Parts: sequence; C-alpha cells; structure tokens
Amino acid sequence: MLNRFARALFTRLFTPIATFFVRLGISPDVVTLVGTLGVSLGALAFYPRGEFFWGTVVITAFVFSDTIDGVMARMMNRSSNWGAYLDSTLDRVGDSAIFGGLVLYYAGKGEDNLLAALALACLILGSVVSYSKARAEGLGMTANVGIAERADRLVAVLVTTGLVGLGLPEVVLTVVLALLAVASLITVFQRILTVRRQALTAAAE
Ligand SMILES: CCCCCCCC/C=C\CCCCCCCC(=O)OC[C@H](COP(=O)(O)O[C@@H]1[C@H](O)[C@H](OP(=O)(O)O)[C@@H](O)[C@H](O)[C@H]1O)OC(=O)CCCCCCC/C=C\CCCCCCCC
Ligand SMILES: Nc1ccn([C@@H]2O[C@H](COP(=O)(O)O)[C@@H](O)[C@H]2O)c(=O)n1
Ligand SMILES: [Mg+2]
Ligand SMILES: [Mg+2]
Repeated sequence: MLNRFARALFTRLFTPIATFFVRLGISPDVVTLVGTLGVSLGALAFYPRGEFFWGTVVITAFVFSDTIDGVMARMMNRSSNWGAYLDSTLDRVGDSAIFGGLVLYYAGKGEDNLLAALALACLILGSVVSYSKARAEGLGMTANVGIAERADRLVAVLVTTGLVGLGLPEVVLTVVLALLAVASLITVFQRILTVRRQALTAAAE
C-alpha cells in the first residue's frame, strides 16, 4: 500500500542524494550493497542486545538506500536485470536481519517466547510474500498486490520497535507483530489468488 502511495514522494525526496552519489561516480550496486550491510549490521549488532532505539536509528539511516539505488540506476540509464536481481535478493537479507535480530533478543535475553515466535512468523511469512511475487514474475505473471508489502512491513516493525526502545510497552510490539503476521498471511493468499486467475485465464485462451 505504502509502496503505491509513497513511492513518488520518496523518489522526489531522495533524488538530490542520488544525484550527489552519481556525481561522485558511485554505482547503484555499491549503494545496494552498502545499504544492505548497514541495515544488517544495525539489526544484528543492536537488536539482540535489546538496544531497539539505536538499532532502529541505524537501520533507518541505511534502509532508504533501497530507494536511492533505483533512482540512481534510472538517472544513469543503467537499470538492468542484474541490478533488479541484486536489489531484490539483498532486500531479503536486510529483512531477515531485522526480524532475526528481534527473534534473537526475545529467544534469549528478552525471555519472551511469544514475541520470539511472532517475530519468526513475520520473518517467514514476509519471505513467502516476496517469493510469491518473484515466482509469479519468473513465470511471466504479476502479483503486485497485498495489504502487507515490504514497505508496509518495514514501517510497522521499525516504528514500533523504535518506540519500544523509547519506552513504549512491549505489549504494543506483540500486537503489531501479531497483526503483521496475519496481514502477511493474507497477502500471500491475495497473491496466490491473483496468480491463479492469470494462470487459469491464460490456460483458457
Ligand atoms: C521515535 C521512533 C524512533 C524510531 C525512529 C525511526 C522510525 C523509522 C520509521 C520508518 C522507517 C521506514 C522504513 C521504510 C523503508 C521502506 C524502504 C523501501 O522499502 O524502499 C524500497 C522500495 C523499493 O522497492 P523495491 O522495488 O526494491 O522492492 C521490491 C518490493 O519490496 C517487493 O516487496 P514484497 O512486497 O514482494 O516483499 C519485493 O518483492 C521485491 O523483491 C523488492 O525488490 O521503495 C519504495 O517502496 C518507496 C516507497 C517507500 C515508502 C516508505 C514509507 C515510509 C514512511 C514513513 C517513514 C518516516 C520516516 C521518515 C524518514 C525521513 C528521512 C529523510
Ligand atoms: N543496484 C541496482 C538497484 C536497482 N536497479 C534498478 O532499479 C529497480 C528497483 O528500483 P527501486 O526504486 O525499487 O529500488 C530495479 O528493478 C532495477 O531495474 C539497478 O539497476 N541496480
Ligand atoms: Mg532498490
Ligand atoms: Mg529493494
């Protein structure tokens, strides 16, 4: 949902940074790689220790590299299949680090099995959401639908985790992760139904 409504706004917001990087001769692939490293290190260095606020600040500082790399590629007229593949594959690494960092904290020092299980459910279901689109695209179909696309999932987990780091009760994170897991599951079904419709229509033609 956010992807649809906020993409144009965020593209405009980050165009000056993208222009600056292009002038410095930096390639979009480097931005994709450094962004993923920053997100993953931020998540895995801070979240397992329960440092939710600083972890979220570091992750947020790097997560928008995913918007900047695409803007740069289009600006330089070098959008490529390789770039799209690298971008999507590394997205999965960053997303796994974020939810994985929460799993590590709650399965260990945080001692909350319910929160650990919910963070794990969000990690797994989020990956299935992404796979359901990638597989559809690999078969020549589209699955660009769903109430919990990547931007929605990231905003939900980062805003809530950051606020818990500032003192918001953990029960709010429990509720948000539970809702996110359900929304991700619904998104999987929305995508399956979309692809089924396309596959059946194509078979009938
Ligand atoms: C007091 C609280 C303390 C904590 C403070 C921090 C709060 C943090 C708040 C927000 C963080 C928001 C993070 C959101 C990041 C979203 C970035 C993003 O997703 O950008 C990438 C995306 C490019 O898309 P891709 O084509 O690369 O992605 C594809 C897609 O993701 C598919 O997903 P799927 O659904 O299938 O899983 C994949 O299939 C595919 O593989 C993949 O390639 O760009 C956009 O989507 C652009 C729109 C981004 C909209 C973000 C909205 C953020 C809203 C509010 C943020 C407020 C923070 C303001 C910071 C301002 C900084 C100047
Ligand atoms: N290293 C990269 C990263 C991205 N691209 C191209 O941008 C598209 C994704 O754009 P976003 O705004 O969603 O990040 C991607 O499909 C590629 O075409 C690239 O070429 N190299
Ligand atoms: Mg990108
Ligand atoms: Mg991406």
